[in-house]
Amino acid sequence: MERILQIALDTPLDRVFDYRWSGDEIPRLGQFASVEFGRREMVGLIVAIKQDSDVPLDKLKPVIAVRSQLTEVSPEWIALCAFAADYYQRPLGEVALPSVPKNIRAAKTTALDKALKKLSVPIKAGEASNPPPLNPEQQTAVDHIVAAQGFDTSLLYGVTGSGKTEVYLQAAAQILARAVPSAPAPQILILVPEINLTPQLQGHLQARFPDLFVATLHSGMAEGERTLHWLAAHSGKASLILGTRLAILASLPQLKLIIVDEEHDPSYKQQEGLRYSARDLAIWRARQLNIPVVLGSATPSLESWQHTISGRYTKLSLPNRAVDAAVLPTMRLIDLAKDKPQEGLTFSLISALKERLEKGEQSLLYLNRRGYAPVIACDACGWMSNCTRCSAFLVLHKNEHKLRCHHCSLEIRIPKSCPTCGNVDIQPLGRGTQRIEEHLQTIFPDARIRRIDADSTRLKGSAQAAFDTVHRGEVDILIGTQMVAKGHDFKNLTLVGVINPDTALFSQDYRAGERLFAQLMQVSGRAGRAAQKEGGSASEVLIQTRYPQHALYQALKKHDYPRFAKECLLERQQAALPPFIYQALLRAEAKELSIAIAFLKQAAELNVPEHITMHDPIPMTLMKMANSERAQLLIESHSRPGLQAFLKEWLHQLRQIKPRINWSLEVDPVDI
Ligand SMILES: Nc1ncnc2c1ncn2[C@@H]1O[C@H](COP(=O)(O)OP(=O)(O)OP(=O)(O)O)[C@@H](O)[C@H]1O
Ligand SMILES: [Zn+2]
Repeated sequence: MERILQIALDTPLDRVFDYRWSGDEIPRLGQFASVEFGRREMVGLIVAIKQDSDVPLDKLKPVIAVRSQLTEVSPEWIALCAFAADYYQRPLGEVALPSVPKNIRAAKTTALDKALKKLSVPIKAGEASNPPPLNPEQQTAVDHIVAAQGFDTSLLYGVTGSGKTEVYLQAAAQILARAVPSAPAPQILILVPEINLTPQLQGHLQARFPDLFVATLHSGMAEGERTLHWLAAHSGKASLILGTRLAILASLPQLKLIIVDEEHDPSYKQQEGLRYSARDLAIWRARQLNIPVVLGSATPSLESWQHTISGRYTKLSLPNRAVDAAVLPTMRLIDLAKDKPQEGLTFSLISALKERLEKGEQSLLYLNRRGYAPVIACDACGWMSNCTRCSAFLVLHKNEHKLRCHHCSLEIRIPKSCPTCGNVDIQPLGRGTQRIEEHLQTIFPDARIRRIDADSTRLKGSAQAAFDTVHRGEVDILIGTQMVAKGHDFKNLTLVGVINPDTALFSQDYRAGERLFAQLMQVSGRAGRAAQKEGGSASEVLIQTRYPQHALYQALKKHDYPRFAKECLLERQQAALPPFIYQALLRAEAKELSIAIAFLKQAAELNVPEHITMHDPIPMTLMKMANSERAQLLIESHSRPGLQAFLKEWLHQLRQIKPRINWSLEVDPVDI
């Protein structure tokens, strides 16, 4: 008998498509099938099986083939994709299909069949490493997590180096131990904010659970590998799944626990296409499956912190460092007005570096700006190296002899003289990591200095290799951007210097302060993770600032996240900002700003109910990018369901206008 298969396809059209099926065996919901769409063959996901269709049967095309070698995805997984599609206002097909590896969606199945064959290779077991005994706070945290009956969200608020990882490992071990021979083994998903944090944790997991398949999922993997690991998760063969934000959309039929490490990290929010928050989806997924979810951080997001105050999340605190006798570093604010920097480095910082070098200890200099200098300028006429395509400067990359735009990747050679007045004396202004590196090498010619940033780690595997040299003690001074700030457990590091954090204090984005505080706490936390050696120096963090009295630095100095959070939340409440209200952002880009603004105005004048606040359209902070001019419209509501209902209706109207302009909507935006 003929059936109608309803199939979700990766297209911008907000609907699913009917196809005919007349084979003997009826396909199952959640299987993948190839069909003809327009003139090409596409692979889609079967989301419903029906007897009839609204479209006349003779107009329907037949399904080409069903991927029967692959078990179907679960109805829960489809429901997760459907929720994400609905919440972030995208078509289901644009959520579900891109979240499975290309090889599964490819017209040819050779790569898929090869990966399936590889999957059946048995795992070689080894000797498991012994877990350390937990301290009482860690024990309480583990006990709480494993005692959860069903859905439970806990916030593991642990200072840097407090041993959050050990809590994850031991909670995981207890949940994995619930496996019974007759049933499929439990699965645990662990999310980390950055690709370069996966190898360290992967190592810990594999050492602790040598006979289990640890799957990793992140965007830096080759297609074949990604297919294999996705299939390991999907088939239940992998018990532990470690990944970056995209892993939240993996098919995990036996999921029993979700862990989101560094839950406050902005990189959990996808910034293009489906603009989802992996942390928020993790909580939704845990509720759907009725399982516990753990959010870990030393500087939780204000959203999560507020939920511990309101009682929705349980706060589990680790107030001390885990290693005996390791203490949080002393924070020193170096007043740039008193200690005038030479080439960006104050006397205090140079002396502290010198002391570490003499004692054979490691130091870390943090500067969240790569390149040699953020701009070059002409003294005579005031010319500056603007990008011709963006409202941004071209950054000087001296080693590569290039000026480069960090937004559109435009590259030009460094001009020999000023392009406007011909003056040969053009100078770099400000400094990036390369310039600090160059200067440091002149001060400490014998020191082993290593820079780790996006430029120095372009080649696959090079970031890992660089971190390994630090762990092996082959580096005296490490210089880096936020890449080096998070999560790494450097054992011999006793000094962190923060070069130029002030700019973020005056950003237009109300989240800038929260982000800066988190970054500085994170990077400071790299110091003093082991006990002070005899004759060794006490661990310190030196922050070079023009505003040592600023409340943010004062709270930082005392490692006082709760105080900082309290003040921020009070401000947010008074100013009616998240987490006390809900936001969405409509963005538009066009050849000219006025066109983008006109479109947003038109959108703002559509039927808007009273409970929705529409702000005026404004140019984006980075107004021009890659020759497009961009504007944004902020939408607010006191009710999340109210905002959701409005957006649905509003987008429907907006699509009817058929705007000839690129636009996108972001729900719960993090960058404003
Ligand atoms: N119970 C314990 N006994 C002894 N050492 C421990 C214990 N728990 C953790 N450690 C050690 O403490 C160090 C810090 O732990 P870990 O890296 O998990 O901290 P963290 O809380 O994740 O820190 P961060 O937020 O800075 O990444 C590690 O070297 C770890 O091996
Ligand atoms: Zn540019």
